[in-house]
This record gives sequence, C-alpha cells and structure tokens, in this order.
Amino acid sequence: MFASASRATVSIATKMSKASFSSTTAAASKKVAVLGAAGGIGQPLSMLLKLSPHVGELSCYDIVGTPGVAADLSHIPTPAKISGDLPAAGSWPPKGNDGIARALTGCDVVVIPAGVPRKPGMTRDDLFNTNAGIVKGLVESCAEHCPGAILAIISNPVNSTVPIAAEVLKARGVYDPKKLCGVTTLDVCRANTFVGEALGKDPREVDVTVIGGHAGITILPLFSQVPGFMDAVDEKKMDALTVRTQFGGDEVVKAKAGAGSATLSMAYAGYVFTENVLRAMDGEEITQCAFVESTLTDAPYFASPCKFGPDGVTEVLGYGELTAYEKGWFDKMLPDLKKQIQKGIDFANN
Ligand SMILES: NC(=O)C1=CN([C@@H]2O[C@H](COP(=O)(O)OP(=O)(O)OC[C@H]3O[C@@H](n4cnc5c(N)ncnc54)[C@H](O)[C@@H]3O)[C@@H](O)[C@H]2O)C=CC1
Ligand SMILES: O=C([O-])CC(=O)C(=O)O
Repeated sequence: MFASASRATVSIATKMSKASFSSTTAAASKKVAVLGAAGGIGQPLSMLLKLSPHVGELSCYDIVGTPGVAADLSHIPTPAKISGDLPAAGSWPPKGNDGIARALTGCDVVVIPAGVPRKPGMTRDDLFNTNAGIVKGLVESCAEHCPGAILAIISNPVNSTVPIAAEVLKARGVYDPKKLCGVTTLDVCRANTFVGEALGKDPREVDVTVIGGHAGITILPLFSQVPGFMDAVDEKKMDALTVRTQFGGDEVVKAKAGAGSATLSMAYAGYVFTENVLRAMDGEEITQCAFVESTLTDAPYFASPCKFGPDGVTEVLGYGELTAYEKGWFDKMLPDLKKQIQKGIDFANN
C-alpha cells in the first residue's frame, strides 16, 4: 500500500482537516523528533512520519533500539532524513555520541510516546509513578535543546503528564501554552469509527468533537453535535457509544491480554495530529481537538477543538451547547480531571 508513497493518499476525518501522504505543495522542511521511537507506538508512528510530505528530518530517540529503527526506516524512499539516537552512546548513522541533544536540536515538533503502557486491570493513573519521571526528564531536555518546539504528549496519564510538562517548561522560563498539547486524537478516531458503524456511514466523513481529558469518564464525545445522530440513535445506544468511547482503550488493553495497549491506532492518531500541526505551520487553517491549557472550564487544562497556526494553538475554541445527558457526564468528569491535573503539577514542583 505504501510502495509509492508519493501517490498513496490517506484521508482522515479529524476536525475540519484532511491529512495525507502526498501533497504537491508541501515542503519537506520540518524537523520532527519521536521520543520513545523504538516502542509499540513509536515505531509505526515514525514510519508514518517518514512518509509525511512535511518532514525533512526525523529523529528517532529511545533508550533502546533506535539505531536499528532508523537504519530500517532510512530505506523508505521519501525525502525525510533519518537519525536514530540513544541517550549516551550509539547512533545511526554513526556520527558521534551526543544522544538526545542531537535528536532535539533544531526540532520544530517533538512527539512523546515514551513510557510504559497499561496491562489489564490497570488505570492510566497507575502508570503515573513510572511515566511522570520519564516525561519530566524528556521535557527538561526539550527545554534545553529545542525550547521553541511544539510538544505533543502521548505518554499516559495524559491528564497529568501535560501539566508536568508545563511546569517543567515554566521552571526553565520557556513555557508557551500555544506549544504544548496532549494528544487526544485517538478518542476522536474511536468516536468517528463507532458513529460511522452506528449510522452506516463512512467513518472518514464523521467528525465527532471529543472534550475533557484522556482517561475513562474524563473523555466526553459530543455525539449530539453530529448531524443526523440524534434522529438515528436512541438514548440507550447513545449511552453505549459514549461509554465505549470513554473506555475504548480498555477494550484494546483487554484484547492484548498483557501485551500492552493501543499502538497501531495510536500511531495513526499521533500521525494525524502531528501532520495537522505541520500543515498549520505551513500556513493551512487547521482545527483539531487537543488537551491544552484552557479557560473554558474550572480545569486548567481541557481538551476541546483548537485552531492551529504557524506557532501552534492560535485559539482554544468552545465546545457549544451540551445536552442534559452530556452535562451529566461533564459535571461528573470535572472533579476527576482537576485532581489528575493537580497530581501532575504537584509532582513537577516537588
Ligand atoms: N495518548 C493516547 O491516546 C495514548 C497513549 N498511550 C501511551 O503511550 C505510551 C507508550 O505506549 P507504547 O508505545 O505501547 O509502549 P512501549 O513500551 O511499547 O514503548 C515505550 C517506549 O518508550 C521507551 N522509553 C522508556 N523510557 C524512555 C526514556 N526515558 N526516553 C526515551 N524513551 C523511553 C521504551 O524504551 C519503549 O521503547 C504509554 O504510556 C501508553 O499508555 C498509548 C495509547 C494511546
Ligand atoms: O488505554 C490505554 O492505556 C492507552 C490509551 O490511552 C488509549 O488506548 O486510549
């Protein structure tokens, strides 16, 4: 399918946007780093970014395996130059041992899927003890080596790792709320897929707004805003679809039975998010959902549709009217979301 990357086109229904593997106008000029590039998400995400018409340079960084990942990806005939780095020694191509500095210097966008995934029975918050420190350390390196880059945080729990990243950047004097996003695109992908199935529509033509955070009941798909949805689906079905979207991650964790969580769909979602950020940097008007600093609610960070421009988020958009059903979930979600955000802030400052 990807044999001729210059001709293959994949269109993706994200908020008012289409990402593709081909473009006649895009300049392959941006440097992107993937931190955690040898992992379950990192490898397919790096492959998709190697196909991006916007990426001129792709740095694959991890604590293991990146020389091999980079050598492998380097044989795909697209313009993006590839490097693979490890923390201290070892790189591909073999060109010195500057590790993360080499990976990050000059980056426009840094995507972070580094950290451990869930096993059955765990919540995303159960990952906090391991992943909080990993994200803190990596964002400290970003503050040092690419303070102007847009950071896209995938590592869970996103509701806490994004506030951790913000506190690290603030402490270093380089925090710009426009340039820090938690990636919630997989929630949008799932909601679009499930609505497509329910309405008998091509899911690529569906675009569900998903607000809140990225964990269980903090994920709130606004199905009432999908044209035709309320006429086609009764309250029981809507409830089932809402809960399935909120716990879509658990569905995958259970099916993988101890071998991790969503990787392929997340790589796709991470690619869609990053590609949209890159297109906005190149001057296109893009709107997509992201978990960002926000004044829309009492929670200091909140996922909602955001406009993106050359420097990241240019406007945090509202999410419109909620139905009584959605308001019920919204009220239930906010205390949890605020607690998870505060946990991240406290961790970073202690
Ligand atoms: N935001 C979202 O929607 C989603 C988030 N996730 C999260 O993404 C994270 C990664 O998931 P997977 O790729 O499945 O895990 P994985 O275990 O397959 O890969 C993680 C990679 O991170 C690397 N790593 C660990 N510490 C590192 C460090 N200090 N610097 C650089 N790399 C480091 C590991 O070596 C490994 O290669 C998990 O926290 C998971 O919960 C997963 C799916 C969806
Ligand atoms: O469920 C998990 O742990 C991974 C994740 O965030 C998702 O698939 O949405």
